[in-house]
Amino acid sequence: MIKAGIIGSTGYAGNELVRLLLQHPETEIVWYGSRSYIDERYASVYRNMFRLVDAVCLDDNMEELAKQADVIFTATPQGFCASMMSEKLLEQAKIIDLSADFRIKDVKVYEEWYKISHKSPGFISEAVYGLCEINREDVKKARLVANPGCYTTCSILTIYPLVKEGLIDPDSIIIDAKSGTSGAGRGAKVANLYCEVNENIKAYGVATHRHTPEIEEQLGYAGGCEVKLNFTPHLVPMNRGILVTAYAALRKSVSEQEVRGAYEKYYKNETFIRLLEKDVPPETRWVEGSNYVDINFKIDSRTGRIIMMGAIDNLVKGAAGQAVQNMNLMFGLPEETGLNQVPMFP
Ligand SMILES: NC(=O)C1=CN([C@@H]2O[C@H](COP(=O)(O)OP(=O)(O)OC[C@H]3O[C@@H](n4cnc5c(N)ncnc54)[C@H](OP(=O)(O)O)[C@@H]3O)[C@@H](O)[C@H]2O)C=CC1
Ligand SMILES: CC(=O)N[C@@H](CCC(=O)OP(=O)(O)O)C(=O)O
Repeated sequence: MIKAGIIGSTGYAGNELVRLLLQHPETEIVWYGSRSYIDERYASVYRNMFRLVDAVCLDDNMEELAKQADVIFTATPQGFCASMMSEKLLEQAKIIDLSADFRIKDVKVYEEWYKISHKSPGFISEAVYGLCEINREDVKKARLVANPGCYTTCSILTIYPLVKEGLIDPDSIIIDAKSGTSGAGRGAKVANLYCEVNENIKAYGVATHRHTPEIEEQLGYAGGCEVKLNFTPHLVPMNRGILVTAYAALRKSVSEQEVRGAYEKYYKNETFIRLLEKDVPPETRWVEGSNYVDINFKIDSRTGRIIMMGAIDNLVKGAAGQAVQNMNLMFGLPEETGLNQVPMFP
């Protein structure tokens, strides 16, 4: 059995990790890390875990945890994992960080967008960007995985094949993304109160959202060029889900079959990517609770643009599910192990 510890297990992403790891046949959770609930029963923080988890919450002592665990998930705020990172930790346990600390290769870009100084820049080059469908072989060899962000996972996977195949002009990409409020975490913030979110949709982080450079960097690798794009996230009144609608100028006139062929080239053997049938737009409800990414596209020959659409569950493929997928790869397990949750509805 793989011994897993979760720092930040009392957050939304951490709780989703608990839910998935409890259903994983090869994993045992040995550490429920917390900052505010130390010594309290985990099941009293999350009552869905009543009778399923007997453990009490422990602190965020990663050094102690590394002696007991084979893998540590850090589902903690930006800056925490970087502030703890050391060679000794990585010699003792593999680390999968759900924050952005090791996602962006240029530390100056990280510091500029996140407004914090990076506490262990020396480990950035070693970290593998854990978008499994694209970086699978590198993830298998990694000690430190930077689990991608929720908007970024959905945006990159939706757009990647068309950039890779040179079908669209990368500098013309506009991403309109929408997220449920669990994407903002469990911490109390006025912007996330019921009256602020209910019966409302709003854009935020316009032209400044920190997922912009992460998407640009990864699509830049795909296209072999520097990419500058517009990314606008919106908060919508639902618990889970991310919907991406992305627009780009086509480099030439293309047929439905050519575009479908580009997606199939990269995704036809991917368990978790479902390219939908023609004219069926992705919906967050059909992926909820699962690790699936639903994708489709529409060519607009009138404007010479293509509209690419993707949907994920932010807490599963956008966070905990992808983290478990990365763990499976790092430990040589079949990638789908413990991730066969069927989407729930209604
Ligand atoms: N929510 C989402 O959809 C996604 C989140 N992520 C990333 O995952 C990480 C966690 O996000 P999320 O679960 O939403 O956040 P939450 O605010 O819900 O949870 C944060 C967790 O971190 C713990 N924590 C807070 N501050 C500290 C600290 N200074 N030191 C140690 N532990 C601390 C909290 O402990 P306690 O509650 O006990 O105080 C809690 O367990 C973030 O980096 C986020 O960006 C990535 C993709 C999607
Ligand atoms: C709705 C909402 O607030 N979402 C979060 C994204 C959370 C996430 O996945 O991003 P990181 O892991 O990169 O922090 C936000 O916009 O900041």
